Amino acid sequence: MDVIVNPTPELNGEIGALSSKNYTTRYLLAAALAEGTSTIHFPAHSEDSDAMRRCIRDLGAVLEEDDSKIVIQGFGSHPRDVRELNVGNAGAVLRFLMGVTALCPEVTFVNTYPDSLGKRPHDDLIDALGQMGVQVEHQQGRLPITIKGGEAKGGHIRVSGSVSSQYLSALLFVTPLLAEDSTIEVLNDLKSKVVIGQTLEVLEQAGIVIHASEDYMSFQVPGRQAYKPTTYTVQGDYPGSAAVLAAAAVTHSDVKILRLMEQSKQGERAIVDVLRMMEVPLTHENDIVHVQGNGRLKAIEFDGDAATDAVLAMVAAAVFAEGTSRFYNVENLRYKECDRITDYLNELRKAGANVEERQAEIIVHGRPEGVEGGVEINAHYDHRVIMALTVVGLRAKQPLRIRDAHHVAKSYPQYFDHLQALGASVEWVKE
Ligand SMILES: O=C(O)C1=C[C@@H](OP(=O)(O)O)[C@@H](O)[C@H](O)C1
Ligand SMILES: C=C(OP(=O)(O)O)C(=O)O
Repeated sequence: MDVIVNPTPELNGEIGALSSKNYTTRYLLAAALAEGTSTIHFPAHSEDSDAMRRCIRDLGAVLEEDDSKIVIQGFGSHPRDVRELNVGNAGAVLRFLMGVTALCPEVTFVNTYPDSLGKRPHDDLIDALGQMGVQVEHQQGRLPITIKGGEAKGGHIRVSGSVSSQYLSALLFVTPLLAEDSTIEVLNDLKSKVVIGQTLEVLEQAGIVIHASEDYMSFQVPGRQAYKPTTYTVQGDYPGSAAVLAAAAVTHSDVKILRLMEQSKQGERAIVDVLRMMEVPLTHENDIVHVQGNGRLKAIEFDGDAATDAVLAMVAAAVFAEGTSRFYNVENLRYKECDRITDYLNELRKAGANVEERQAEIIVHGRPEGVEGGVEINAHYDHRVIMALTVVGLRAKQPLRIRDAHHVAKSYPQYFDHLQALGASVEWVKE
C-alpha cells in the first residue's frame, strides 16, 4: 500500500503516544525468562513487538492478552526445543533471541526480509556466542542463522559495540542464566550506548543483578540467577513520537502528545531538546509535549548517536530550517532497515531537499521556503524513512507518494491515523 502525503499547513489536536517498542520487546522477553506469571500493562502493538510475542510463544511462554495488558507464563531458563523462529524484520528481537537460544539445542532463524534484515550484519554477536561455546551457522554473518546452543558457558566474553548495542544487550539477557559467572568486555566503541541503560533498567526490574562499569564498557554478571515474575508498565515511545513532533515543528501547529515521560531513559527524548534548540516553541510538563509551531526553525549541530532512532525525524525538520545543520556520529544508521544515510538522503533529494552525506554524518542545507515534492518515494522497507518523508511531504509544494508505506507498521501502525487526527491530509492508496 502507498500513502499520498498532501501539503498541510496546519496541525492541531492531541494524541496519546504509542507505547515504547524497546521497552515492550524487553519486558516480553524478561517475562518469558521468568518462571511464573508476569503482567505487562500497555504493551506496544506493532510488527516488531508482535514478532517477540510470536517467538516467545514458540519457545514455550503462554500469553493471554486483553485491550490494556498481557499476562505471560514464562519458561524460565528452559525454553522449548523449537526448530525454527521467524522474527520478521525486527533486528533487536533477532539479536536478543540469538542470545537466549544459546539455551536451546538447535534453532534456525529464517530469512523473511532478504532485502532488509537479511542484509544486516550479526558477526560481532556470532563471534561472542562462539566464545561461549555456542556453534553458529550463518551466511557471512547474515540470516538464515542456526544457533546450536545447549552447552553455553559463561566466563570472559568480549563483544564489539561498534556496529550495534543490541549484541551487548543480547549477552546481558542470557548470561545471568548460565551456570558460570561472566565478565563481558566491550571492544572498540559502544554505539547507541543509552539503549544499554534501558536493558539494565529492565533487568533490574526483573530482579537480575549486573555490575556495570560507569562507561558501560565492562560488566560482571553473576550466573545461576532467576528472572522474577513481576508487573511492568510500558511508557510512551519517543522514537515514533519524534516524527509527529517534527511534523508539528515544520507546520503551523498546536499539538500535544501525552504519555511522554520527562525522566525517560530513551535517548530519543532528545527530540524535545533538539526542537527547542531549533527555536521551535514548545513545553514539556506532566508527561505532555506541547508544540506550537510557527513553521520557523533554526539549524543545529547534534551528536545523533545519543538519539539513534529519532535522527531521521530531526533531519526532516532540519530540511526546513534556516542555515546548515549537521548530525554527526551516526555511522551505525547505515546498518538499520536500510542504509539510513545513503538511501534516506537519496529520497530526501528526490523530494527537493539539499543534503550531503559523509561516512558518519548527515549535513542539511535548510530550505525555509519549502521543497518541491511531487515525486514517488521508495520506502526501502524502513518505517523511519516513511515517517520522516511524511514530515517533509506535509511542507512540500506538491504531494509526495510514499510507496509501500505499510512498512510503517514495523513500529507505528497507527502513525497515519494519528496524523489524520491532527488534521494532516494523508491517504492510503492501492498500488
Ligand atoms: O536495543 C534496542 O531495542 C534497539 C537498539 C538500537 O539499535 P543499535 O544498537 O543497533 O543502534 C535501536 O536503533 C533499535 O531501534 C532498538
Ligand atoms: C532500527 C530499528 O529497529 P531494529 O534494529 O530492532 O530492527 C528501529 O526501530 O528503528
